[in-house]
Amino acid sequence: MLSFEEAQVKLESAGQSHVLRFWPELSAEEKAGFLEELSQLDAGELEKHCRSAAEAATQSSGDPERLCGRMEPVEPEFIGGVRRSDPVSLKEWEEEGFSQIAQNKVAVLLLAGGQGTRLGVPYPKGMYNVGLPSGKTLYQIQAERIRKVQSLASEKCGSQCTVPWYIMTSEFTLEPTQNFFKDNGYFDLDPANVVMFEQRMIPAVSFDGKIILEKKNKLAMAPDGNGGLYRALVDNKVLVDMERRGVQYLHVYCVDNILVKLADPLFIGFCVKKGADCGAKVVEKAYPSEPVGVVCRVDGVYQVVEYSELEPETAEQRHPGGELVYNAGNICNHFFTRDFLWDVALNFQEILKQHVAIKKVPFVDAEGKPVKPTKPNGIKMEKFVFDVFQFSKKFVAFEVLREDEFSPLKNADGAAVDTPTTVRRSLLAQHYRWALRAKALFLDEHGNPITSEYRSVQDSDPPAVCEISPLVSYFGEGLEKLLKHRTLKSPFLLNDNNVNS
Ligand SMILES: CC(=O)N[C@H]1[C@@H](OP(=O)(O)OP(=O)(O)OC[C@H]2O[C@@H](n3ccc(=O)[nH]c3=O)[C@H](O)[C@@H]2O)O[C@H](CO)[C@@H](O)[C@@H]1O
Repeated sequence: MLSFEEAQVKLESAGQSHVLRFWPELSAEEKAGFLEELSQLDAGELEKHCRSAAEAATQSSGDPERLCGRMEPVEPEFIGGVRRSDPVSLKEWEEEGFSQIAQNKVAVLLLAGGQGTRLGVPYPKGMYNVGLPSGKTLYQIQAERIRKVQSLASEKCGSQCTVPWYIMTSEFTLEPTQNFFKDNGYFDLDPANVVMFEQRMIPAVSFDGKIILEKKNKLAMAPDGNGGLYRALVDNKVLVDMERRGVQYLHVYCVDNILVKLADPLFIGFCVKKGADCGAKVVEKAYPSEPVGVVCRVDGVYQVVEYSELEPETAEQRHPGGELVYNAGNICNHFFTRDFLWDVALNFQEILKQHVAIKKVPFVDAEGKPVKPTKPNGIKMEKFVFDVFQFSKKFVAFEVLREDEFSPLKNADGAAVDTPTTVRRSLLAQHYRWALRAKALFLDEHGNPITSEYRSVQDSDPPAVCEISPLVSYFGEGLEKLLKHRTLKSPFLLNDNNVNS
């Protein structure tokens, strides 16, 4: 740990000596904690970070105009997908995916370092209970899908297999996530196959390039964005761990999509068969201002342009037939080969673009009193996980159906979209459709058969409540033998322990 004098020199060389202005007022314990925090900062990096944050903030407003002239949509024939591809290919890709999983070559990696500010809960989003009949949290649903895909691959290919679960957390989410997993017995996964690691934190900076003090003895720190993944993979020797386990392919996904298909055999198989080193799942965008990035080309190179950086005029462009020109919505489900990740980690992660977010950052005023700003006062710099696509030698995109694979939890109830209510509805609607497809019959609350046609929409509940455990069915498979011609009374919960009842 640094001494006070060393910290002074370090901060001075980075032009940041103001952060020690309350030093004489701190207790011995506070001083020690603060020095510990300051010890982790590199003077050279700090100086560069603060300078480039201030510079980027002044330039950011001009950026989108320049970007839109360089953007082109992805050609439809470039995208594979569940609607676009023929059934024989789909089957072949799925089998390939299962075979890779059965050979222990596939792992999943959860991006869970975000603060979930929009949802507004004081704990990691994965711990959120969206109000399903089972009371399952997002983490539990994901864990059970991993268990199920492992058992499906094992059954199909006749060998026991493991899909390791890497979880990237941050200072905000590591401890509560660890405790939650321990308290829940790792949801019956082997703890040796659940690997949590932490991404870096970087300071928020004022418009004149000065680190913001959140408390007298604490810098305002934030995670370095989900693109901090590539540095964290090296810092925490995750790629070495993948190598040790023989994992060659990684499915990276974000925490909040209740419909996420972990280690999706179809997507994995598609990417492997196409010889891709990098891939992204997309859905058709729902409306121009939907907060999803778009997969497109910029200067001829495949990339994602994030919703926050896309000009409204560009987002609203339509083809003569009415469909959006930039229609390939990024659902934050990515495929990478381990070799590609090594390449990025060793050669490109330091040059990944820094995206600027202008935010309200709580700070202490000249007297040391905490202030919650009412207007933006600070700059947070973030790297984005998809910014590595440009380094890919073979990038592919795969389109999936929104109603089957994308329903994210972003906002608290009361907002129009992406709330606990909408995600719960998406999951229950999917399970209801699966049960109907398996030829189950439902009774309404008065005991009358439900006969009306059902079209799932996010703004109404399905006619009956039906929840199917991921341990019973991963993607609607295997239900006919359990549900055909059975009469089910709402609410109906199909668990792994009541399948025969
Ligand atoms: C940069 C990025 O990927 N943006 C995508 C993200 O947007 P969106 O803005 O919704 O991204 P979030 O802030 O929810 O972050 C996505 C994921 O990254 C994690 N996270 C975030 C910040 C961080 O420092 N560390 C970290 O691990 C979050 O915990 C979350 O699991 O999801 C949308 C789909 O829902 C996509 O259309 C966006 O293109």
